[in-house]
Amino acid sequence: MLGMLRWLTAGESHGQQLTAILEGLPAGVQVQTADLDVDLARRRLGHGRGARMSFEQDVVTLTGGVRHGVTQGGPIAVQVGNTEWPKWQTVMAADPVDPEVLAGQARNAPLTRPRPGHADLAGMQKYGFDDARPVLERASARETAARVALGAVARAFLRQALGVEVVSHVVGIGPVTVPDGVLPGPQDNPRVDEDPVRCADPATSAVMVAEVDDARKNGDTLGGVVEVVVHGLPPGLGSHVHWDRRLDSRLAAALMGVQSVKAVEVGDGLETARRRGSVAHDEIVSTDGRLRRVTDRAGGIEGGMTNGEVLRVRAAMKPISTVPKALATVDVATGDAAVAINQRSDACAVPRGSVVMEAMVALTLADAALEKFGGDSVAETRRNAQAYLDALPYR
Ligand SMILES: Cc1cc2nc3c(=O)[nH]c(=O)nc-3n(C[C@H](O)[C@H](O)[C@H](O)COP(=O)(O)O)c2cc1C
Ligand SMILES: C=C(O[C@@H]1CC(C(=O)O)=C[C@@H](OP(=O)(O)O)[C@H]1O)C(=O)O
Repeated sequence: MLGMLRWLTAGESHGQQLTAILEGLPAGVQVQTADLDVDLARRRLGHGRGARMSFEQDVVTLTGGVRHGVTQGGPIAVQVGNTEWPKWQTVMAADPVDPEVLAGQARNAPLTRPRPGHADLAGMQKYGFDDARPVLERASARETAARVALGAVARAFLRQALGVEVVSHVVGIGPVTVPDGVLPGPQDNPRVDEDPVRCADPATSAVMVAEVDDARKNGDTLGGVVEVVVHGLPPGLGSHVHWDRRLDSRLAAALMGVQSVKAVEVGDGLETARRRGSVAHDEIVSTDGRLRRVTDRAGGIEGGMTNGEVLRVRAAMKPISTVPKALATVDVATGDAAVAINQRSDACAVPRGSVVMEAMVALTLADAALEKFGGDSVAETRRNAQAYLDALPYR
């Protein structure tokens, strides 16, 4: 794996807990359980969320790498307990269970009507299961709780090492989109969190809420687009010299790695392809001896590197595939036409998804920052970054 930071998650949606490890973070980062709780709580918000989001608690325990609220330089280990576990401990037990006991469990009934759009059918074929349960357990976006926990640690590092702030907002739900130019500032996450769909524009938010209500009333689901906005980045993270060192390529992979993401845009993205060059780029001016861009159409990345402007990346989520107005499928146990599995589910997960995207961006940027500045303590990273900025030509 390229880069300085490594992160891994394990665990199933209805298993005992999720486990996450972040390796490569310097010592001296101030972070505590409460910081992880903040982001995990944000991930549970949003109009359109499913029932599980309102009653489940994310029980977070930092089990490695942090002492008295400060990282120690070793791998950071986090557990996120599933409060659903007591209901599932037989069906999801790690060790063998008496078949008679298992047979009495309604929850253990094989799921044989795969949902179009979910991982069910391809996963059953690939791993040789005659039940979608083991596939959906790991495909489930429950796993994103583990990434958000690690993202909170990466966010603390970015803030303390570089003064960087990662925020996000929802820019589209179904066909409803925010007007151009809506951009949250570095301290705007709490304000955006208060909006029912994490939209930074109140007028658009109301239309989005109505759209979610209408979809739900009609047994349907929705996707949408989120934008992650990063303030305070220095120029020069990532590189133009090789494809896998490009920051845009790394951010795209990180965001595409989130369940349901089908497209990623950097800056004005697809819109840029429709423009002429004279109005597609960000002209450079010198004011008071400092260089800056007049616009930020590029979203803060040129040549695979940060250019010192505000970073903007967008991720498009497809509509939830557990559609109440159930879609046509085949019961793989009988070969007969059927309707797809339809259990409780989110109607629209886009507001929650935006918090997950923040975590993926924070982890990717923390990795790129460590690659550029190094440091075994956050103080060393900070010194290195400051020395680089002090010596920066064409500032
Ligand atoms: C935060 C979040 C919450 C989600 N909630 C649900 C859900 O409740 N029900 C569902 O069927 N899919 C949900 N999904 C989407 C599925 O996880 C996704 O459709 C599935 O993993 C297959 O997507 P893929 O084709 O992109 O891998 C959610 C996704 C995210 C990011
Ligand atoms: C549990 C979470 O999201 C889940 C993601 C998900 C899916 O298919 O991706 C399906 C649902 O799971 P369940 O059927 O158990 O309610 C969501 O609730 C979570 O985000 O914490």
